[in-house]
Amino acid sequence: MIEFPKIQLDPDNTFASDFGILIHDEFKILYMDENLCNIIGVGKVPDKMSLPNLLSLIVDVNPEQALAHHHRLMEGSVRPRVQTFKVTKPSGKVAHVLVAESIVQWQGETAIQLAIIDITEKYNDFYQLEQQASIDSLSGLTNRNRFETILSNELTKAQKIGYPISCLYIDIDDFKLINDAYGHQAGDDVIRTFADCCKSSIRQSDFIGRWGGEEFIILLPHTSHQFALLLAERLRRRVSKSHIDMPDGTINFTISIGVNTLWGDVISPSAVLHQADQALSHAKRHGKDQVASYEKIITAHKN
Ligand SMILES: Nc1nc2c(ncn2[C@@H]2O[C@H](COP(=O)(O)OP(=O)(O)OP(=O)(O)O)[C@@H](O)[C@H]2O)c(=O)[nH]1
Repeated sequence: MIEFPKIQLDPDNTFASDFGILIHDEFKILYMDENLCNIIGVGKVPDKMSLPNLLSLIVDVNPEQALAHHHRLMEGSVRPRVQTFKVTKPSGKVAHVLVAESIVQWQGETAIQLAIIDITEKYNDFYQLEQQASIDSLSGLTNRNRFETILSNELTKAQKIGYPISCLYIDIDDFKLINDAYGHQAGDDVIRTFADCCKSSIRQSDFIGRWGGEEFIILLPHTSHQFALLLAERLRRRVSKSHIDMPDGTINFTISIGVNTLWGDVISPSAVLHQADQALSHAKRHGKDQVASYEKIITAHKN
């Protein structure tokens, strides 16, 4: 026997009475109701004469494509769409809305009706959840899961457009000794202090991720190898000057960094990391607290 679900009205359903209606033909607005005016932050329903063309309000939309869709929808050759939009109200506040198209008869003519639902609260809840799921709770940096996606997307962009992108593979030196000497809590403080040094050393367009225990990756789009080496050296110095005060002394710590740069090369994210990791291992083998360049190691190896 097939079992059917029980369906109840959702007591948390904020959508039921709170949607607005807009009717347009070729994006000429024919009607809008009061609910819609509230959602989009327009005080009262404007009179017909002062209604703008809907297309003039939508940024980032190709008018020809929008009109072509309108015509296909009227002919019945495409299905009505449901889309989300970000609306900046006249007050500057932002709302997120869900817009569902349908074909209606309006005063004897065929037109398109848009049912518009304010989903700002749900959108913000979702965005917050997504943010929380991407952040490493100890360091406040991007976690490995999210960083893998960023790495793959950024490499694809750099390869497609053809600009340099550099990768810093960083490892805190002798971290086990710090844990053993001062305790795990102090080790955690070292990670937080290191994360703060990173955050204050990079540009807004760069990315930092915690890759594993005491391993971190910094991704620098639009950055040549030489500049990446300078940045890595500046970070290394900043970290070596930082310290954590403990009741029984001060913790100083250092980092080693492997640097690798791609410029038009098509290689996988794991190969990029492997190359940066090879440079990092070189830095570790040669005394730690230093920056090593993958390019220099390869060149030296060839000669
Ligand atoms: N406090 C703390 N320790 C961690 C965390 N994650 C990993 N560790 C510890 O980090 C230590 C890493 O030790 P190793 O891999 O031997 O590396 P290392 O001591 O830094 O040695 P080198 O890499 O050769 O400089 C291990 O003892 C892990 O238990 C963390 O979140 N907090």
